Amino acid sequence: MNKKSVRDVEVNGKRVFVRVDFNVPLENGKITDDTRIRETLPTIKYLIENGAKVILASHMGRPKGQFVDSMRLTPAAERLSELLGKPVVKADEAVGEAVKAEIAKMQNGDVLLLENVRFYPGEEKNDPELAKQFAELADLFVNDAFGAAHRAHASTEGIAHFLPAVSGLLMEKELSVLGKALSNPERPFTAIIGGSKVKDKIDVIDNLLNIADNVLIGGGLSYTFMKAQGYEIGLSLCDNDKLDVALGFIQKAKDLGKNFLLPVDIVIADDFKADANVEIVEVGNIPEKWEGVDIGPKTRAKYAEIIKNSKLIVWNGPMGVFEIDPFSNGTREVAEACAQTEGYTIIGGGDSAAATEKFHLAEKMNHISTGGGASLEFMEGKALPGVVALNDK
Ligand SMILES: Nc1ncnc2c1ncn2[C@@H]1O[C@H](COP(=O)(O)OP(=O)(O)OP(=O)(O)O)[C@@H](O)[C@H]1O
Ligand SMILES: O=C(O)[C@H](O)COP(=O)(O)O
Repeated sequence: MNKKSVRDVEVNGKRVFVRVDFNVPLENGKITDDTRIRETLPTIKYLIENGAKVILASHMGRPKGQFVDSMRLTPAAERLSELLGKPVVKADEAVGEAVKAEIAKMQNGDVLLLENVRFYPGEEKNDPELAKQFAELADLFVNDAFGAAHRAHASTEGIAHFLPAVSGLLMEKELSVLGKALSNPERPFTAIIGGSKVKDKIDVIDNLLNIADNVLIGGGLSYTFMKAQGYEIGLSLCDNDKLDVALGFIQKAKDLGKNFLLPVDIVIADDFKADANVEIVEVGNIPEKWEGVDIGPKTRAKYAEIIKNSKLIVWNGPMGVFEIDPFSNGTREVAEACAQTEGYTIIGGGDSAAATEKFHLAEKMNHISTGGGASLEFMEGKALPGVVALNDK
């Protein structure tokens, strides 16, 4: 990576503003998955051990510029304190006199977590005034929030214009793993793309078609491809205004000599719930009032074989409605194949990461990205504003 990292600068005795992504799932005020917090520990511990005053900042949810009690970062501070085995002071605001007073009291190695930066309207607008207020709190900016690196916000991008700005160790790891995979992939390289809508995945399919050898399609977005080819899809999800785009991808794959695979059989249901009637049909045979909810067993076997014979696998988006058990087999078998392959497996965050957790296979993957939208934009080949703004080496 051509950006400076926290290892390239002096941190001893410095006040360091560290942007993290503690946007973790909460249920009744309890964190249900602390992965994003655990993944920032190397950076935080590095700063503590090297005598920095660690000022952490994050967003949580989408409070739209207002203070919302259920989106305060108090549970994240408590969890971080448990993981570090030391106190983490939690501020009730992210800027202002009370925060400055709290920072003035800090000793080297102390950790402070600011309040949710999205409680301030200037955050998402990337208001330079708010960015300046963040910058006034510190001597150095460290961006470790890979999950939010696709957002040009005051605490991810704006602040970098007012302070020396370097990447954290998680940011560095994500960029290095994803970057190496996409720029110099081991082959055969297989990309698996699922999820609900074609329109959300156009750019990623387009870019991966250029660089992967095999592109395997599943999930809700596959029905748009089927309809585009003239197959009956019943009530299945469909982006009707993306039929031409879908046909374009099929043609592009042919032109480039790529292996572009669509499901050959489908699990269909007569309702979107666990006790619905379920059948397996060949492509093109979905009855009028039924919908596709998962890839069928022949498709699963074919995809699994390709995955097992690949040297690099990048997976983004579930193969079916994996949250509902009878519709989860396709996603589970793809996850199992990823767990068993000798190839290097990269899970592109979001729902695919949640699926590997659900099937207790997360440990078997080589890299699970902490970014959902961010890893998608990276795989689309887009520059991430939170990275672009950091100082070059
Ligand atoms: N056949 C289908 N019909 C309806 N919904 C589906 C189908 N297949 C998958 N889904 C749903 O798609 C959702 C995931 O789609 P989405 O595009 O948001 O996923 P994603 O690519 O993992 O996104 P992110 O990584 O950004 O979270 C899941 O909730 C899943 O239930
Ligand atoms: O969960 C995520 O993908 C990141 O934390 C970014 O959140 P956002 O989509 O609300 O910007």
